[in-house]
Amino acid sequence: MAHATVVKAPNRLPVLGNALALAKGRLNYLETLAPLGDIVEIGVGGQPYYLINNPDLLHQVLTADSDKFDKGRFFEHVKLFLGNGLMTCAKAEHRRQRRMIQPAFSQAALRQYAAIVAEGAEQQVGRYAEGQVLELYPELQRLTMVLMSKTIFSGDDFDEVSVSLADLLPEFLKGILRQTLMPADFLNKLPLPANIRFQRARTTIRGAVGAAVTRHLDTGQNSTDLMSQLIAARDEHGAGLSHELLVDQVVTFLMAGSETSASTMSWFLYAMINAPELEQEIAEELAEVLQGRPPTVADLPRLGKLNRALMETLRLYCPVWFQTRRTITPVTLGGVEFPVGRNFLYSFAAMHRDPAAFPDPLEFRPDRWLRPTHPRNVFIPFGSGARKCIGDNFSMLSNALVLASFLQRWTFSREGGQEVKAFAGAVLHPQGLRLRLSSRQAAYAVAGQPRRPGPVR
Ligand code: HEM
Repeated sequence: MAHATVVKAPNRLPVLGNALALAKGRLNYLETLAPLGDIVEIGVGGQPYYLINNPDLLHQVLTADSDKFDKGRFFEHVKLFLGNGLMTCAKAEHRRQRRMIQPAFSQAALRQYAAIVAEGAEQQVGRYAEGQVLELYPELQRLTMVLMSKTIFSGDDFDEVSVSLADLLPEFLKGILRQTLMPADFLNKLPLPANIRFQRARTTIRGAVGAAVTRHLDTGQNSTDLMSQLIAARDEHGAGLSHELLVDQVVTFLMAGSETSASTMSWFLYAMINAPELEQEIAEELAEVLQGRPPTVADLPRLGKLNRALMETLRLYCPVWFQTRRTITPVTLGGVEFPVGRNFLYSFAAMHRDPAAFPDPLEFRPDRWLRPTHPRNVFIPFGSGARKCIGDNFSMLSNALVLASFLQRWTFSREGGQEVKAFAGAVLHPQGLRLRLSSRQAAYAVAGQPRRPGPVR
């Protein structure tokens, strides 16, 4: 693009800048800034952050000029938990790790993981009872953590441990956000209750994963699981991943894979409540394709309605609602020069709701994916460039399989009159969404009940 405009966000306060508005409004605040210009300068604690709203400029940051950026301050804090794994390692180390780990996500490997997920999903979803009420997001956090654990350590009893780890994860993610937003780093080291809880969660999670990695190394490998692929990974000199790096990767996959998937599936089911006719159509598609048997990866290409609804969920309720980058060499973006050390912010979620790209952006309309008309670079729920999500295809397969199992067996209604809110924490997820399950057979008999709640922003 030729020339970008840099506009200052309005209502900047002395010292605080726009930090309060950002902390309070989060995604909604970023959405209000999106129409102001290609790049909007936000003041955060005396420092400028540049919000990139133009998809082509963002594409330049993530692909052509990706060598000129690191991931920024937020990821320095994430690193305290994830260590030096694929998501948080420095640029210089990233290429080596990505090359080593990419084969673990080959098509052949994904088919094997999908079989593990499909079986696990059937078990988990089959455990629910008629009339059971689910607090949906925490429930799916546990479920996705168990499935991610089975994919990594099949044959181990780690999935039992993973349920307790799932309960620690929210404390942990809150801790990371809190530590990042602290005005001074020494505050994070004080023996405050919140810091102690955070450290405890960190130690427990890493300890449990470390023990499971050691067991896997000691007892030999099950070649179909992700851990075996990670153990077999070699760089160009024939070196493998150290024990510590194996732990870093596993903790990364557990966190990156479970939170995002729990968010996606919660929103998907929320959207079904909003559109009972659509839920019915997807259930009919499942009945026709599966003929009552459990879903497998081979069925997915024939589940067009389910897949389109999944794409629409990733558009309207994009889990990764913000990301950061920081310049490590001077960069020119749209004719504007930025020196070393400048912080950038961008929101896929805000871009996915741009009315110029997606007409009636707040409407959940899966059929827009029959013939997509949006410009390129606008729909990127998994990011792009060298640091694009390595789990993108796996997550599409596994989420479709879990949702197919869920919808094949259960229909659901809202429980309680609580308002459902979109909470922009580490990922964008629904709060206050409680569902009562009924078996799908029984549901046919009571079809037509009003189940439509108000829209969520
Ligand atoms: C709906 C599900 C998911 C979404 C929306 C999602 C989104 C993303 C995004 C946007 C990034 C890019 C971050 C950046 O540019 O800084 C990313 C990176 C990453 N994701 Fe995912 N993700 C999902 C599922 C998964 C799963 C299931 C796994 C693991 C199996 C995973 C593992 C990773 C890893 C390791 C990275 C870092 C890649 C690198 O830097 O090379 N993600 N993800």
